[in-house]
Amino acid sequence: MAGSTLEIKDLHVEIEGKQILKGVNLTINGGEFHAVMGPNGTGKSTLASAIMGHPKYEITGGSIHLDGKDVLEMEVDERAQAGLFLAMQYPSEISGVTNSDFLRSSINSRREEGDEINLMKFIKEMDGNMDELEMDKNMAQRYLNEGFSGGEKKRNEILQLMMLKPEIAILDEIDSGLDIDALKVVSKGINKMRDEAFGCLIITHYQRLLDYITPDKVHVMMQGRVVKSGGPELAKRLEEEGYDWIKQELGIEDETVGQEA
Ligand SMILES: Nc1ncnc2c1ncn2[C@@H]1O[C@H](COP(=O)(O)OP(=O)(O)OP(=O)(O)O)[C@@H](O)[C@H]1O
Repeated sequence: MAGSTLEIKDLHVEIEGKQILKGVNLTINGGEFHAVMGPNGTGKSTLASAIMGHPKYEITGGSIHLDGKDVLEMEVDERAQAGLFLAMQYPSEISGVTNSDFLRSSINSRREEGDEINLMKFIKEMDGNMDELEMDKNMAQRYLNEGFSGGEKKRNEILQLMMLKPEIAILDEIDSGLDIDALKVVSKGINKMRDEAFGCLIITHYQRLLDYITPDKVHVMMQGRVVKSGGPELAKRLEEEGYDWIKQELGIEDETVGQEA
């Protein structure tokens, strides 16, 4: 099955009157893994939140299309139903809703009435994925992320990814707070998703993650724009040399979004 295409064109985003994204261009096709790197505060998480429709982020220009459909016209839940998924940098806790119920209702929200996932099939699939992610089965019955450690929350985000099978996923610093073994387990889960029908945008600060998940393309964000794109070798160079060479190459003095280019 051919995958979906997420097309971001000249995206401008403001938060509380401050211009954060200043013209982001990025296209992710099904089957492709893209990594976005960049110094702190350059707008990477803002890009993720804007794609998913966080109300705080005001789109002041540009467009986002999923298979030609205008994502900016969709409500947040419609974006998820259309096949977009965000693993948040800081996953939220929801008291009173078990992990298992949350997953099942999320899956069913993408299905037609009468075509809900069979309970036994759901449990079997969840158990299998939890085994894969080396998660304690008790976590299925705990309230969503409540009291989960940082690493457990990240595994749980990947459990959601594996269960929901979105068309396009954005993983925001999925590697932060993971110990070395957990990093391998989480990467294995993400790699298992590799398929022509699945596209992925991985926001990360570290080449380390990209040793396990080889990206097709690597992009650097500075000052609210994608300023450089390349292959996996770009991430390796950033790890070795930092960002100064890009700033010099492009004549950028301050990489954050607070300064004009
Ligand atoms: N909800 C918000 N309210 C006010 N300012 C915000 C908000 N969200 C983001 N910003 C500001 O927007 C800028 C970009 O933040 P963003 O989190 O997108 O950067 P980032 O590249 O993901 O950084 P990091 O690598 O540190 O996670 C920062 O200056 C940040 O303070």
